[in-house]
Amino acid sequence: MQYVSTRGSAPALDFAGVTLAGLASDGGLYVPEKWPRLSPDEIAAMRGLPYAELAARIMQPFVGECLTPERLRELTDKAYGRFAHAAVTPLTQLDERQWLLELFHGPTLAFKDVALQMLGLLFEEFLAREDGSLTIVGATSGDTGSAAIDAVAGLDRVEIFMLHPKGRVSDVQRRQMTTVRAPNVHNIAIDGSFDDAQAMVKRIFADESVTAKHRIGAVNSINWARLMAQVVYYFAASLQLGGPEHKLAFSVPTGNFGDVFAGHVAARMGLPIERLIVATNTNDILHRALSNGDYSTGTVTPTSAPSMDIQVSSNFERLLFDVGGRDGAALAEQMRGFETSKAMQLTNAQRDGAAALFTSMRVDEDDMARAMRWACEECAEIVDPHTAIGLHAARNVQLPADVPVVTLATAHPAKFPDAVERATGSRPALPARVGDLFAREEAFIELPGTYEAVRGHILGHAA
Ligand SMILES: Cc1ncc(COP(=O)(O)O)c(C=O)c1O
Ligand SMILES: N[C@@H](CCOP(=O)(O)O)C(=O)O
Repeated sequence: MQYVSTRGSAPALDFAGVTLAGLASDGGLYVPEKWPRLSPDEIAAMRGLPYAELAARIMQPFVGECLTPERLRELTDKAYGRFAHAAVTPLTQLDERQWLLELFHGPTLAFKDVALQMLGLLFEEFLAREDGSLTIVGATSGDTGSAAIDAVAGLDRVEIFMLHPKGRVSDVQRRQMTTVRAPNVHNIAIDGSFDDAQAMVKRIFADESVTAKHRIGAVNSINWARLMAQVVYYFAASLQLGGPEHKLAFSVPTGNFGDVFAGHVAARMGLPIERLIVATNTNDILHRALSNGDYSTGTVTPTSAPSMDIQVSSNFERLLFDVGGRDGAALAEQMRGFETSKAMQLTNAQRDGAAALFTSMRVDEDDMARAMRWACEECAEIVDPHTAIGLHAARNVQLPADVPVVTLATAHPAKFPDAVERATGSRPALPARVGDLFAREEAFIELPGTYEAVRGHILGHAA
């Protein structure tokens, strides 16, 4: 399997290459040259497999010859062995139509663990082969940071610099990053938003004064391996609810468009999906883009679902490439225009291509709180604010009556106790597996939100 850049001019790479490269050298994102396809019989044959086995089967065509099936299976066993639920991503039924896909049973209580536990192992595997090392620079609105740090803390060949927007992540999220003591972990709080942090990360990849000294890697969903691992749970959910014979819809609380793009990949591979619902908070650039073609940023507004306080949605570029004719040169020009003006209009091909599978909804704070109360009072389920955004959309988007809707429950409610308590009156307790989070000492540095400050810090502290 070879991977090509969405902007057409970076060299094609194999799976190990894209895993270590993160972002393509032309500023684009890597996608498979063509989508592997599974027949309905092949999909049906995976029903009932343990999660780690299913994961290895779904990932194998993307990994190609970079890992033997046996080695891949060892890695998926190890990655998913750390989850607190035997099913890894269990389904919970809310009513006759609505389901939750619980993605928060990993070590840091959010869906990011599903991919990052795997990515940490892949880094180790591929770096050992070439006796290399990697300096990871990542941006987080709260969840990627802790999941990535958990996955790489203590690794000899990897060092991680994680930027989070100061004061804009929950206390639990911040502590899950800043209380990890390992010499290869550096936490940085910057003045600004997640978008500012993400823009700095992308700039580092293109900055020769940094790349001449350090091999920069990515843990954000710009890294293809992240998305590959997330495709698996769409298959897992479908196989439990009558797939591939029956279609499902998925409602996905969305920020950087990674999780829902993994659903698009599952559909491209042959999984029957009725609709992918893109549920945004009031930072609604994706809803505007999908409903009227207007992909233009505004100011990032803090909400009770802070992990989705994002305007520039990295993986949307992958969708525009895939549904818009896979024309890297044209997309490179379109993205250059966006980077300058912070606005672009989708082409008709991009709009029509996206409309075939995606529906979107913007969910405000009141509807989010209402969804939390509904889940609590009618279904005895406490859901986190991000999941509540997905759930509100799941219950309000028009779909054929016989299609079940699965909302991706992307975080454990205890990561956002204040918002949950405000909406429901109940304060969720942290599961025992996160230990004495509030007793541990924090370590992070604060930097102004300028590229120069962050670059200088990385150059001054990278091993
Ligand atoms: C809890 C939670 N839900 C949803 C999202 C949105 O996921 P994505 O960025 O893949 O769209 C994120 C992060 O972005 C998150 O941390
Ligand atoms: N919600 C994310 C934002 C970064 O998204 P990613 O999926 O591209 O890593 C976070 O929690 O950090």
